[in-house]
Amino acid sequence: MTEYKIALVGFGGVNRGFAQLVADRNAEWKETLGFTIKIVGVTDLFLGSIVAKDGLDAKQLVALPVEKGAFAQLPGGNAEAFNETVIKHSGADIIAEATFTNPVDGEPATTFCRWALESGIHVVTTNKGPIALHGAELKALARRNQVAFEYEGAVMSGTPVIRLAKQALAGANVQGFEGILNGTSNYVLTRMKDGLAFNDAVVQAQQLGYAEADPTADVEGFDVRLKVVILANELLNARLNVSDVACSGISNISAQDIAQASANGASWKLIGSADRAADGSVRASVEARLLSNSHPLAGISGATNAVSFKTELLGAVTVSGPGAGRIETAFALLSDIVAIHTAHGK
Ligand SMILES: NC(=O)C1=CN([C@@H]2O[C@H](COP(=O)(O)OP(=O)(O)OC[C@H]3O[C@@H](n4cnc5c(N)ncnc54)[C@H](O)[C@@H]3O)[C@@H](O)[C@H]2O)C=CC1
Ligand SMILES: N[C@@H](CC=O)C(=O)O
Repeated sequence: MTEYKIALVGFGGVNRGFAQLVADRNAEWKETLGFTIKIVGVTDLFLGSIVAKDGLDAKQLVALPVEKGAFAQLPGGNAEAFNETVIKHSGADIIAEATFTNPVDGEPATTFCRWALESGIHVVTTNKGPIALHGAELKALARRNQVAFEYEGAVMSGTPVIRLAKQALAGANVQGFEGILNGTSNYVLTRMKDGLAFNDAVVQAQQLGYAEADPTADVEGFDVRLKVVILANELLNARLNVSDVACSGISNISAQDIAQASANGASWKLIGSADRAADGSVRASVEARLLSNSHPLAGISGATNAVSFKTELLGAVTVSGPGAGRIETAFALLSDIVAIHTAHGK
């Protein structure tokens, strides 16, 4: 029986959700997945850090109060976040990186991924920054060190999109995609349709664990732009940079715009898309679009996301499911570990 030793980097909503899954389901995974998980270290800028090579009690981790330096309350814990020590020296086989997404330079998460990969440690992450901004370098580093770099949760949370399109649609010739790729903005637009004010809807999305540390990234389209870059580079072999993607968000859509759209049988949606042109180049954009209610994406509501792949052999293939959420995104980390177990497991 394989036991993976995992260190959690960042202990906010997603990695706490992952610890919850470990607490509740480790015994079940032994039967259904053929492995168990031992958490050997956790580090978080706000909470501090802890290493225990014999394993930490996942239930105790989940119950830890969200207080500055809280890890110091546990035996062997520290109020300071010793990120490098936890990543390199906790004895982990896998690092679960879920610190905040930095849409400008992907740091410090990219450095955390580098430290792990260079040390021969697999990385699973839900962080969009390192992949959108440094994906090619990190994938090459993983290959050189014969370890995995997996990031299914970076697009559409736990809903399988990246592996589905890369593996199950291989050969179908994906020519482009369009989708609702941000849970927060779709939740906000949906709640505004119900009559809630924009700012109140954003606060709700934060309370539900959907929003970025700075929700400007959600409502101004920056988060979708990272996801569009990730999908276009993965599926269309594009070499897009963030600056190649025209981007606008939903903050200028008023309650009146939404009411008027409803009266006309239409809905506002934040759409990320990319298409391969006849000359092979790839064009991508992020913008709010007014969709007729007969459009397949118009009925996608709340934090649900959907993406429609344009393929040569099958026509449109559409995937829909949770686009955000703590447990939903924690599941993506599990699916990455399953992928590692399949490829590298004993
Ligand atoms: N919440 C969601 O629905 C989804 C989140 N993601 C991504 O997953 C990642 C984690 O998301 P959440 O857990 O919701 O965020 P969060 O804001 O709840 O947690 C992030 C944690 O990282 C810690 N952190 C920040 N900088 C750090 C540093 N330098 N060193 C150590 N710890 C640091 C913070 O103290 C915080 O506890 C983000 O990159 C987010 O974009 C991706 C898909 C969905
Ligand atoms: N803030 C993001 C989280 C997932 O990437 C969203 O709302 O979609």
